[in-house]
Amino acid sequence: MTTGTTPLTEHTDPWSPADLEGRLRDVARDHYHDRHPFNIRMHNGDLRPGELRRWITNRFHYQRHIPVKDALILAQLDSPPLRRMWMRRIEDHDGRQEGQGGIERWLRLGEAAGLDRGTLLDGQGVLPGVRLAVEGYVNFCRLRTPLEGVAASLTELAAPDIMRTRIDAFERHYRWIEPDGLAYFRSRVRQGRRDSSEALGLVLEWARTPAEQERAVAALVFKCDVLWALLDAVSTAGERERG
Ligand SMILES: O=C(O)c1cc(C(=O)O)c2c(n1)C(=O)C(=O)c1cc(C(=O)O)[nH]c1-2
Repeated sequence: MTTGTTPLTEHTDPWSPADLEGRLRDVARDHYHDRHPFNIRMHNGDLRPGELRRWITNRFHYQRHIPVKDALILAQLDSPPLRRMWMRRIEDHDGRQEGQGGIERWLRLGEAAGLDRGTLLDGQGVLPGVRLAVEGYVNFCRLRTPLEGVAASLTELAAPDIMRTRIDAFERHYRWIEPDGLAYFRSRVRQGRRDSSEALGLVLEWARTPAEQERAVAALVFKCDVLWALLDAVSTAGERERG
């Protein structure tokens, strides 16, 4: 599903905001990691406990870097309302104090699946391909324009649906995971909807020229590739183990 590179074939007249939105939504549908074979196996209940634990461990590496990439985007935003909007994302993940926030909820998901919090925090078991994918995303937000960083976050247009599918799958097929552990996914349904609608508004406002519009679409394809590469690494490790 992933295309690797997207040639920038600049169109000459700018797309209307509705056209641009349609293109972004097409990318978020057609390239999203809900179509990755690993996620399909997860949703069908086909993952063994060790595979699910490996996914939780490696996705934790992604989760803990989300506020880092958001801080890099924040540093490039030039007005108080924009910075306030983006700061809330960091707070969603880090919480306002110890024991709160998305990272803490992900640690509790790990514990509900039998993983040790200290091991997750140490980064043991994070695969090389996952490190590279996450570093790629962080550096993208460090080096590219705010438009591209914000557009890359638009995978979240598709995230609320995958969260609901995942909650159903966990409740049905993976009952050995304590139900309280699913709090992270539940909180992301609402947060993902709000984040993606705010980010979409910014991208439609900022991407006015054909070059900007194509860069926004390419940023979203890149981000889909990040999520895809992460799952490639996790599923290859499982295949190696099966022999
Ligand atoms: O579990 C998922 O499938 C999934 C996907 C995505 C995404 O689409 O980027 C995010 C999340 N989860 C997530 O939990 C999250 O906090 C998040 C932040 C972002 C982002 O790029 O700003 N994506 C995602």
